[in-house]
Amino acid sequence: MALPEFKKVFAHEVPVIDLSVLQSGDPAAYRDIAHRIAEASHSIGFFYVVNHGMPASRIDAMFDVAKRFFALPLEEKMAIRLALSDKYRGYLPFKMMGADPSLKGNLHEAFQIHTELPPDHPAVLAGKPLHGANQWPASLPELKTEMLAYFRDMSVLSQTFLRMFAVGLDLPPDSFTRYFQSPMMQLRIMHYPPQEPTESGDHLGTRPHTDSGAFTFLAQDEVGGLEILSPAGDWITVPPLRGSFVINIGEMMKIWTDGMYAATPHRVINRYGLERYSMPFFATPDFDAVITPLLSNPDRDKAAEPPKFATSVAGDRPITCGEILTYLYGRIWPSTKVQRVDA
Ligand SMILES: O=C(O)CCC(=O)C(=O)O
Ligand SMILES: [Fe+2]
Repeated sequence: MALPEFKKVFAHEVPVIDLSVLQSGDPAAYRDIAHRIAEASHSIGFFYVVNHGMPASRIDAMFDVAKRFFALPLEEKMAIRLALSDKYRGYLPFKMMGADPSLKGNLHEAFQIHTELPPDHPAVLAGKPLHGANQWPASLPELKTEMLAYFRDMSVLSQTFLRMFAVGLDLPPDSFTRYFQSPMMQLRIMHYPPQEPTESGDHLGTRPHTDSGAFTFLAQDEVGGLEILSPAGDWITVPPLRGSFVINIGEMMKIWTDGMYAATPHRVINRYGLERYSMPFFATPDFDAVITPLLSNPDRDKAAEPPKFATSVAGDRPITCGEILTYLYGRIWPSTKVQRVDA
């Protein structure tokens, strides 16, 4: 057996949206960008943004510290592994297995954080699931400094996009931001070794999935490996574009928009012979945000039923962000001690 098939495409199949026109402050330019974002979110669920305000040098600095983290001895990384946290934070080693034995482990290692909360924060004192402190490597203090600064800036940038996602559908600008008062944002750094074409394909860099939050900003290095399931049913590549973010819609935004925005399945296969690094930032709403359609999709019945993955969420009843997260985390990473809120 060999690695799964894919189709090579040029970047133009995934729209590139240049935000530099927003600097003019012209309301018409703003609405035009918001509508282009909405169109891309509707048709393919993925787009690139350039000139988004986060300098390429900042992203490069994050990649640099991420590489230094993954180069640490395994014992140091394992000392802060995710399985030691009941808050879904820390290091994920290669080929970590989930609850479903048909889901083979991923060929990546990762490290992830959520909002850093002190022990005397009311939500932590109240024992709210997933709220608390991150685990950090003792020997690389720069990781904490860089990641928390990037996390803060990405949280601010998320608000800009949430308003555009709303305006693009002619909804009031605060339709989504009001669910982001103390949001469950998550930042992950990832490392993928190259996969030989002759490998069985049992283990993929990241197995096919949809993202669970509202939307994701992905920074990827120059190697490539991200593939998305196109509306025509082909796996197509989303090649690196320096300084860009790849933005994609997650399950919660799909539900809010009654499927007007598509939570497109994607995977990673590092076919390119080089070590690959990536950094997704998952813009995820408040734990108690109710996820239920805010509008009615006129084409709902015409739309083809999207393929189902372990990460799919039906959205057939009002559900909170916290319920979705604890359900999915428990399903994907059962070895963690995360408590399901509806259990
Ligand atoms: O590494 C990538 O390019 C994508 C990772 C991803 O899709 C995820 O972590 O949800
Ligand atoms: Fe993803």
